[in-house]
Amino acid sequence: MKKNIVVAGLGLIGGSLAKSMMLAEENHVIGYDVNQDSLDFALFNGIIHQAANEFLNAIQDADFIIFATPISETISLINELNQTSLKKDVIVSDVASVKSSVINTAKELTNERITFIGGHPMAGSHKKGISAAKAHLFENAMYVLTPAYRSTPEKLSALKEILQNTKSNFVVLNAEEHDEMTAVISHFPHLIASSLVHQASKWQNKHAFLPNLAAGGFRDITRIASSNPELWQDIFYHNRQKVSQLLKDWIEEMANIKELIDTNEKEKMVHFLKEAKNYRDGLPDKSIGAIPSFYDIYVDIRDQPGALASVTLLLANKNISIKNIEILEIREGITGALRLSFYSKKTQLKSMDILQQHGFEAMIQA
Ligand SMILES: NC(=O)c1ccc[n+]([C@@H]2O[C@H](COP(=O)([O-])OP(=O)(O)OC[C@H]3O[C@@H](n4cnc5c(N)ncnc54)[C@H](O)[C@@H]3O)[C@@H](O)[C@H]2O)c1
Ligand SMILES: O=C(O)C(=O)C[C@]1(C(=O)O)C=C[C@@H](O)C=C1
Repeated sequence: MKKNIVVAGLGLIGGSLAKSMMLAEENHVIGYDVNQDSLDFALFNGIIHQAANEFLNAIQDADFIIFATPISETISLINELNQTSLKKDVIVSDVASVKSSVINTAKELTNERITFIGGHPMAGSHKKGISAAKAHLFENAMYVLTPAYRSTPEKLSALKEILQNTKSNFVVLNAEEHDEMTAVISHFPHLIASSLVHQASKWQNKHAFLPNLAAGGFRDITRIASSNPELWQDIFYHNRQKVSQLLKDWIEEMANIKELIDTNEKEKMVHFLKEAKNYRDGLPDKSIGAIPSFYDIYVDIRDQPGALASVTLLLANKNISIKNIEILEIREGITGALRLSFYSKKTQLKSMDILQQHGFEAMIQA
């Protein structure tokens, strides 16, 4: 039997989910968005089966509804669910980056046809909109689920089943613990990234040449400052208590670091940096590190046509799958480095060997 799935909000996240759900034949994916261009794009590119302009009509026959709209819009749409007489029992979920405000709204639902299980795929991008959507965006990412209203183990399994082609790892958390952890690991870092960019921009008044010195470090740490400002304003608003507390702790921590700098306490500074490095690098067994890391190699490449293709072709010829490729712009226009991630130590070492044999400078970072 076909499953009718309505995705409300066909942007980066909704479009990516729709694409992954289109991979299963039993799914019939209906897209709803206030932006007609996004609906047209999705329909034209086969990201959905059907487009809808009117929310309450779209959900009449739904088995599943997934809200992939900005958080405040998701809350308004959940409230609308009480104003319709649905034909079927329906499992409703969302993807909002903050869970408490969404879950508290869902707990107020009175429509007995609805089961609400919150969701948050922990992957994304600084890009927005349907054109940036990718079916594999959530592959290997954590996907948090927060049961809230009339949930049962069977309903939870049914939701996981329609999301299975995301190839993500599901974890059930309550909204409070989710919001505290994402404040630390996602929301607050975003604030710092934007703040670093502001600092650089102010200093540019004194040193017009400054942006030309922005090399790998500044670019790495500030990439997320290029994200969608409206989306992030909404995230900070809905998680304001947790983010504000972290900001308070951070200011205190910065005062301590200032003292370390001012007093030149060498040992304490090395200790501070070492502890951060150890945490970042993860535990000795990388698979259970604090921040999961994979089996990476770094390859120097000339910035010239075909450089990337020749690396991937060499590995493809030996049947080696690359988990991820990232181009690190170390020296723009001259040389760059590729970070290739593999699934195992064995393929990591084999790939390094193959590339070195073909004259590439390839290395594993200690
Ligand atoms: N961007 C990320 O990295 C990321 C990651 C995980 C979760 N999220 C969450 O995903 C949600 C969407 O974020 P995104 O990055 O896909 O944003 P996006 O801007 O790419 O997409 C949002 C879409 O929602 C549509 N929309 C807005 N209001 C609507 C309404 N009332 N009804 C129907 N459609 C409406 C917009 O037209 C747009 O197509 C947010 O709740 C965000 O917290 C984002
Ligand atoms: O990769 C990025 O650009 C992201 O910011 C994605 C990211 C994050 O990792 O913090 C941001 C917000 C989401 O709710 C989930 C993931």
